Amino acid sequence: MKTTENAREQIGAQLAVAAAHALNEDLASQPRALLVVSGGSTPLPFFRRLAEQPVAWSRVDVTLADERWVPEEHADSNARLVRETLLTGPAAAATFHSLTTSDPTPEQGAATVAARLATLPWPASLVVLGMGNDGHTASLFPDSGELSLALSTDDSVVAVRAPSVPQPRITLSAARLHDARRHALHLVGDAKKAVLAQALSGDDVRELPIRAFLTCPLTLYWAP
Ligand SMILES: O=C(O)[C@H](O)[C@@H](O)[C@H](O)[C@H](O)COP(=O)(O)O
Repeated sequence: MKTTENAREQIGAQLAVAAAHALNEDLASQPRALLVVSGGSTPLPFFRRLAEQPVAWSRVDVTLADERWVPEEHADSNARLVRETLLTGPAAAATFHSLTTSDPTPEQGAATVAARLATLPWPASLVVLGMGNDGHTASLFPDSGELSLALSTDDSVVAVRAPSVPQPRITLSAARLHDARRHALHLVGDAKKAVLAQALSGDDVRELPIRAFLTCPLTLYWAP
């Protein structure tokens, strides 16, 4: 296995240990704990290693930071990714809460999803964020007409459309994504490192929405 792949496996494993520790720490003082994860390709090593961690998974709720508005069997579904890679082995005992409904659009399903999320044990033990090369996180896209709403609303979820992505999305709002005891940012590669450096050197959240999460404690998990 190439060095880069090794490094990405290692950082995923380190994040998995940290996530398990966060869940176990909170489960020591509360009946259930919530984990919020992002989709995409970066989390695969993290998900596979977390699935094997010693956690009281039957007391854990898992949901997503955002989702593509596609059926769960769709190749682009984050729920499918989570069910196939994270909710396996011991972690199969966790309870997953999807961000989609049978409604044809996220605008029509958002209220149902918000009611579903309201039942979860907020604040989350951990929110794991990814980042795109355009500085988006979750589905807070710089080119989305709903970005300002998603950054300012007290609602839990926002339906999002953006020219940069092929499908309508639903995303947890910035406010909901901030409702956590711990935040981690998981990204790999030099291109994203450069975008993060640019994000850290400015404050325009609309330009690089990841900036909405760089003013609170955040642990960075990065590999080349
Ligand atoms: O639904 C999604 O795609 C994610 O939630 C998204 O916010 C992701 O974290 C970034 O797009 C990075 O994706 P990669 O890990 O694939 O680069």
